[in-house]
Amino acid sequence: MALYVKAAEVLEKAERKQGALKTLVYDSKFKNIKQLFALVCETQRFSSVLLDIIESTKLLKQTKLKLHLAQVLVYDLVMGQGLKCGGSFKTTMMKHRPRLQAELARMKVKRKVSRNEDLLPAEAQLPSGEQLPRYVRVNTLKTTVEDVVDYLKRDGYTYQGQAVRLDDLTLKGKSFVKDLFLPELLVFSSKTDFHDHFLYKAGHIILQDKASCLPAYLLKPPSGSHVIDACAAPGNKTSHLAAIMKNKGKLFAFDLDAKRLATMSTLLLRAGVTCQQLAHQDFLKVNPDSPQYKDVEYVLLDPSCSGSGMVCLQDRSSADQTRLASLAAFQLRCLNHAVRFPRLKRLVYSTCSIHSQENEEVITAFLQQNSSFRRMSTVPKVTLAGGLEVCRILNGMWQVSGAHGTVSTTRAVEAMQTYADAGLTTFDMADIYGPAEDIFGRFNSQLKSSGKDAPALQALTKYVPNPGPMERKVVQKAVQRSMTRMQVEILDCVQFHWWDYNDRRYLDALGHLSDLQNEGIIREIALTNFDTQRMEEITNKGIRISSNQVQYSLIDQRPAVKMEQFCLANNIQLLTYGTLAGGLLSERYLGKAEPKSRAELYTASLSKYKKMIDAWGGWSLFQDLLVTLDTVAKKHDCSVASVATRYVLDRPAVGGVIVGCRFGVAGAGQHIRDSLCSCSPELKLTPEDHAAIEAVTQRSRDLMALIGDCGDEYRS
Ligand SMILES: C[S@@+](CC[C@H](N)C(=O)[O-])C[C@H]1O[C@@H](n2cnc3c(N)ncnc32)[C@H](O)[C@@H]1O
Repeated sequence: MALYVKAAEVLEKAERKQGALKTLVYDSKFKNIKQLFALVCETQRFSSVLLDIIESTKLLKQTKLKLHLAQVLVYDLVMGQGLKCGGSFKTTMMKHRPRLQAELARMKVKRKVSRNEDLLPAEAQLPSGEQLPRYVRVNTLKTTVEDVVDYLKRDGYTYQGQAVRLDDLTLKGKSFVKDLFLPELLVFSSKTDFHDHFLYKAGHIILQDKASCLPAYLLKPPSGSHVIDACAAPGNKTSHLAAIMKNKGKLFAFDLDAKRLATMSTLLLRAGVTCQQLAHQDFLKVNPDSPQYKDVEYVLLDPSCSGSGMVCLQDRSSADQTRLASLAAFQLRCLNHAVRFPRLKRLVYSTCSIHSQENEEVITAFLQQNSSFRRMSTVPKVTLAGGLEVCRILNGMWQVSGAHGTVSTTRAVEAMQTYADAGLTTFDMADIYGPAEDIFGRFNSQLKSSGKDAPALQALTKYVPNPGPMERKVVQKAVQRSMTRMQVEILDCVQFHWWDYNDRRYLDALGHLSDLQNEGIIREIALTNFDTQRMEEITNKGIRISSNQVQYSLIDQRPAVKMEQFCLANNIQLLTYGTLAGGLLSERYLGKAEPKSRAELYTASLSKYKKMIDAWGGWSLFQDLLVTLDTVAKKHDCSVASVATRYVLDRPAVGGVIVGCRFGVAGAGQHIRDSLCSCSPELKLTPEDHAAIEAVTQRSRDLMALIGDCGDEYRS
């Protein structure tokens, strides 16, 4: 009975705007917080339906129950899992059950729906008409993902592998998958409940939503670092931080609420967290200049908020403006305080709110008050296996090799600044791209000596040796030469190319590159134009490959046949080139006669990719594709190039798309705008866009059968 009385109390207070639902639940002092929270959330979500049932059946008049109590009881009786009480309430409710059930059934018939969910207004329904999946974070302080997967399999669950698309997260029964992005997150059907499961009770798994996992994942404090979790209780993010830090370093966690802190202590104990220092303290009163915080480099700030983004909350649109303003003022004070820690390197600010007042507006106000901080580029990044973060749009430097006309070094260096200023800070070059490495070197040293607050650059080069002996000294000399030209102390990434698989000395070369990586000279070892079979062979030799650079576009989709799958299973990113077919995939060629002469195909890229189009299906089919892309582009108010890039960026194993730079060439500005648009979160291709595009691409020839796997076009 206590459950329903408490739930009714919480709902009434929430209605009177006495606090956020979650806070009210925590403050209720009820012993089973989770059970209470679930009940009030669901009752609130279905409140319009419950009110109709209660009114139509005249329940209040007949039972003398108060409205909120009636709501929670009716919810559990006819929509939930049945009443969890005895006594007079149960007797009363059971007496009315047939009428309540009949009224619910009548509503469904009238609205022509079969599920309770469909009775809700669209904005209160959970996404895609399904309940959201259940997420489970594997606590790597106590176990491994593999062990948990094995345990669950033995426990009757069916493991379906790594999810590769959003649809894979729609699960039924006891099936589960690994999350698309977060390596320690498992995803189950909405009905799964682990509260009584051994793995949960033993702290091997943490029941934590994906959204709640993102802040610690993004903060990513290294093992051994000093970290502050400013508003920490009940501590799910704290335990996640500790897992990322491998329990090494110091994790200072503050919270004002003693009860929530007590819950947190239990949670951390169960999770095996030992690197924390909990303090019942107002974060705003923590002294940033105190010696104990002198090494704090990472801060997670997850302050109190309206909670309006929590899926269980029904009323997402309306908001009490006074309350929001006061929360935002508090959040801004916390943010201003957090940046006072002298060695702060990275801060993640998170809320469970969908209101811009608590999110964007707090950040804007913060930036206005702190001129030394600026808005970071919006170019999304991907982290390679060795930890290097690269932009998802990379600046391709093939253009400077001479195959696209001459480019002056000075003009190229100037143009590189424009790309970097736009947030496009990752450059892709090769030892065989003429002066590319030297040009990068000049830009790099100019930037470093400019004394400006220069953005960090990432430089990926290639090692493309001529066939011959691959002894250590040969490889080392080539690496050294690239370092000297690029004016770097370590090479961010070396992408290895090999011309002839029959000459198996590629394994020797990769072995030496691997040694150089272990010696700290190279950060990431990668491949370029290798096929799936050799990738597998190399990986099986224990050589850690971060990426493979391959041709991938709407025209050439060979990587999707088998390479993608291998990459996903082995944490290898595909970096793609030829994605815009050398510029042919653009409005410029829409409705144009087929270019054939050398004058029309005036760069190496144009003639190379025109041949690809010929093999793929010819100019007429290509025009059909351009017309379709143009329609999609107009719908999204962007260019054909942005749609073509976005399509490839959305492929599951694609880490980044290399877009050839236009250094010192008119139209470079448009190129940058197209690139930024293609990776913007606002550009989302819909299933209809995909269907329209694929209706054309499906009519093409099978390039895998014609040419072979990726890179085979370079080998006889
Ligand atoms: C959104 S919750 C934090 C959730 C927590 N990070 C987690 O993932 O489990 C906000 C917390 O901030 C705490 N809080 C509010 N004002 C605070 C302050 N001035 N100093 C420290 N904690 C505060 C609240 O008690 C509440 O526990």
